[in-house]
Amino acid sequence: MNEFEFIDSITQGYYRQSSVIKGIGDDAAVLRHPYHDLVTAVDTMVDGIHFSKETVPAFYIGYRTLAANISDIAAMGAVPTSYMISLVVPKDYSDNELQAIYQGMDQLSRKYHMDLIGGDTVTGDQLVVSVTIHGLVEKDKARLRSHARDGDIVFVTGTLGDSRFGLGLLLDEYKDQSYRDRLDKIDRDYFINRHQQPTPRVDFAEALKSLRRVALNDVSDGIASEAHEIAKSSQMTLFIDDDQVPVHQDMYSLPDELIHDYKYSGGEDFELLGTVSEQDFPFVVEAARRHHLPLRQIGYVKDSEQTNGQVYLKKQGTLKRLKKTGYTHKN
Ligand SMILES: Nc1ncnc2c1ncn2[C@@H]1O[C@H](COP(=O)(O)OP(=O)(O)OP(=O)(O)O)[C@@H](O)[C@H]1O
Ligand SMILES: Cc1ncc(C[n+]2csc(CCOP(=O)(O)O)c2C)c(N)n1
Ligand SMILES: [Mg+2]
Ligand SMILES: [Mg+2]
Ligand SMILES: [Mg+2]
Repeated sequence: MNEFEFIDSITQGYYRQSSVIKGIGDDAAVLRHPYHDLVTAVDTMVDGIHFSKETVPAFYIGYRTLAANISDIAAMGAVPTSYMISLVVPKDYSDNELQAIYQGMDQLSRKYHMDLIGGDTVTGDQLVVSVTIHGLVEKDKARLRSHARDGDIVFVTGTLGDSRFGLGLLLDEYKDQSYRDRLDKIDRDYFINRHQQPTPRVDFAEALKSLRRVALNDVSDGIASEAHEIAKSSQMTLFIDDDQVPVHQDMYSLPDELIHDYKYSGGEDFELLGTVSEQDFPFVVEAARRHHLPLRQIGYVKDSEQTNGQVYLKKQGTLKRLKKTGYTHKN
């Protein structure tokens, strides 16, 4: 069983508590409160899987773990309010490094006026940082993956594959002579920053709050995966036009196959993939412009019974099924 099959296997058929508006199956759970909906999620980072000594200094282990969690809150259209941290600390890990992890989280939590309200500390073989996050959204305004409708526009913020390219630079994956000249003039720091300190798109998602309906999903595994999650939850078919999928200009220094791989399955960009009615799309474009955030239409949604749950990619004149590639834990 892979990660997604496992999650399906343990999902309850129904919820016993009427306050559960959304349980398993989105970026975060939604619980009804008297005045708001409370949104909560947990995301974990593990040494050797999500970061390593070569790729992320302690400060940014904290920063990007919290950023990944805030990103799930953004993908619900909510604002983050508080968080809890569960730590597994190896015996030889220094106090200074541990403090640095918290400083990284603190930098981001100040920006969003969030509070650290608890956690748990245990020893173990490898460093694990797990964050449980809470946020608030107006009643019935959580932006679910199941909200895509026939005729919607599919859009994405920012550029894709940046974090994966940054990871490759940090791991020195481009040692081969064939890369040397090509990668001479690229903005290495830009890509490394995108990997080490991603920006969750909270303000942009919140700026959409007056819209009645938007589907949102944040990019953690790669849009090939996230587009399928929207298609499956909404029981719709997504069509994506490869020419429209945004990548940073320096990405063109890489071979075509790597560009394709990075933009669809690179992951960890923490951009937002969404769908919205054609009528509301100009409002979304304007919200992104106000937040100085690039945003592009990359496709559209269709309700066609035989293919619902699937994603199609138009590339070089041909239409093919996009495979659900992307980062998958377990196997
Ligand atoms: N071990 C688990 N037990 C119960 N629910 C889980 C478990 N793992 C994931 N889930 C739930 O499954 C759904 C999808 O989780 P997933 O982690 O794929 O989403 P995500 O956090 O948005 O993505 P990513 O972890 O790649 O950033 C969420 O509702 C999540 O709470
Ligand atoms: C050292 C190192 N090697 C590989 C990667 C790439 N990576 C790890 S987990 C993941 C998907 C998101 O995780 P999750 O689904 O748990 O949110 C990706 C793209 C990395 N960040 N660091
Ligand atoms: Mg998510
Ligand atoms: Mg998760
Ligand atoms: Mg994942």
